[in-house]
Amino acid sequence: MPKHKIGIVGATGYTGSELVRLLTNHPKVQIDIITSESKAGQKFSEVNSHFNGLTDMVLEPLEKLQDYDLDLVFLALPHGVSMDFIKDWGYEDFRVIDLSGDFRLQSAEIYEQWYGKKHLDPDSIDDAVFGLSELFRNEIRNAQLVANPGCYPTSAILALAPLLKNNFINQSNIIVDSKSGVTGAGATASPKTHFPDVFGNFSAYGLRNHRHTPEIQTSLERYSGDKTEILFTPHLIPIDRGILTTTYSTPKRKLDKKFIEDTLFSFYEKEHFIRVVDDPPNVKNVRGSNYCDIYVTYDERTNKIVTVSTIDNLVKGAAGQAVQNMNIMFGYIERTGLDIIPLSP
Ligand SMILES: NC(=O)C1=CN([C@@H]2O[C@H](COP(=O)(O)OP(=O)(O)OC[C@H]3O[C@@H](n4cnc5c(N)ncnc54)[C@H](OP(=O)(O)O)[C@@H]3O)[C@@H](O)[C@H]2O)C=CC1
Ligand SMILES: CC(=O)N[C@@H](CCC(=O)OP(=O)(O)O)C(=O)O
Repeated sequence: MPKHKIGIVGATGYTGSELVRLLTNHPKVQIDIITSESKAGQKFSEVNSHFNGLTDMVLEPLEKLQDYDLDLVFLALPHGVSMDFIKDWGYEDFRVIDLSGDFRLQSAEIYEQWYGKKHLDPDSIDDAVFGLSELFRNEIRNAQLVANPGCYPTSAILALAPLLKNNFINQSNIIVDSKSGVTGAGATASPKTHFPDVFGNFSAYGLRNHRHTPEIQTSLERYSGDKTEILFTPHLIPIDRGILTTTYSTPKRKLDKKFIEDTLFSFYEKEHFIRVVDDPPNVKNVRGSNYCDIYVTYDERTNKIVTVSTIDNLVKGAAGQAVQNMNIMFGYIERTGLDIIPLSP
C-alpha cells in the first residue's frame, strides 16, 4: 500500500518539530512538505540542529501547499492563526489535525468568552471532533477536522473521565491543579519564559480564567453526559517538558479505595498509552513518550478522591496524540510510530 502523504504547517515550533521527529520514523506515512513563514528556504536541520544528518527537508512557505497532493495536514500554529488557515484552505482536499485551541470548544460564543477574540469560522466548530483519542476514537475515525486537545486538558480529562462516567464523584467543585514545563508556552521567547525568571522559580498563573477551563469542562460533559464544573489552576515549573496534574473531587457515595483503583484499572485495561500505576507518577516516567500515567487514591479523613496524572506535554499533550489520531483516521494500529520507551532519568 502506498504511504499516506503528510504536510506539517508551522514545523519550526516545538510541537511542529516534535511531529517531524515522530513522523520521520513512522512506517506508513511520508512527510511531503513542512512549512514556515519566518524561516522558509532554510533547511529543517539548520533550525533544529538535533536533526543534523537525519533529514534534507527544506522549510517552504505556506502557499506551496497547493503543489502537493496531501492526505492529511497537521497545523502546529498558534490559536487564531489556525482558524485563518481553515478559512482559506478548508478541510475537503485533505484531512486536518489542528493542534491549536481554535476548534476545541463547542461554540463561537464560548470561544470568544475565553479566548477574548472573535471566531472567524463558527461553522467549522460544528464539524470538528475533539481528539482525545481514548475517549472519542469512534468520531475521530471519520473526521475531516480533528481539534487536538490542549496539554493540561489531556492530563486532567484522562484522570477524571472514569470517575465521572462511573458516577463516582460530584460533578461540581472538582479541583484541577496542574504544573507544566516551559515548552508548554511555545518556542517564542517571552518575559514569562525568560531563563532568569523561570530558573529556580515556581509560579501560578491564569487563575479563574485560563482557557483550558471550558475545554476540560465541556469535553467531560460530552463524555459523561452530565454538567461538570471544575476550578483549574495552572503553574509554571522550571523543567523543559512534562505536566503533572492533581485533581481533588468528592465521592457521591461511600466508596472503597480498592474498588476505585480497580475501576480505573479496568477502565483503561485495553488502552496501550494509559498506565494506571500503583504509586504517584513523576514527569520522567513519561518523558519523550505518548504515555499518560494515572494514580488514584481515596482520603477517608477528608472524603476526597485524589488523582495524579503525568504526560509529556509535547507528546501525549500535543504531537504524539496528534499522530495517534492520525493512526485512528487512517485505520492503522494506534501505536504505530509511537512505541517509544520514556527517557529517564
Ligand atoms: N507547546 C505545547 O506543549 C503545546 C502546544 N499546543 C498548541 O500547539 C500549537 C503550536 O504550539 P507550539 O509548537 O508550542 O508553538 P511555537 O510557538 O513553538 O510554534 C508556533 C509555530 O507557528 C508558526 N507561526 C507563528 N505565527 C504564525 C503566523 N502568524 N502565521 C503562520 N505561522 C505562524 C511558527 O513558525 P514560523 O515563524 O517559522 O512560521 C512556529 O512554527 C499552539 O496552538 C499551541 O497552543 C498544544 C498542546 C501542547
Ligand atoms: C506553560 C504554558 O504556558 N502552557 C500553555 C498551554 C499550552 C497548551 O496546551 O495550550 P493550547 O491550548 O494553546 O494548545 C498556556 O498556559 O498557555
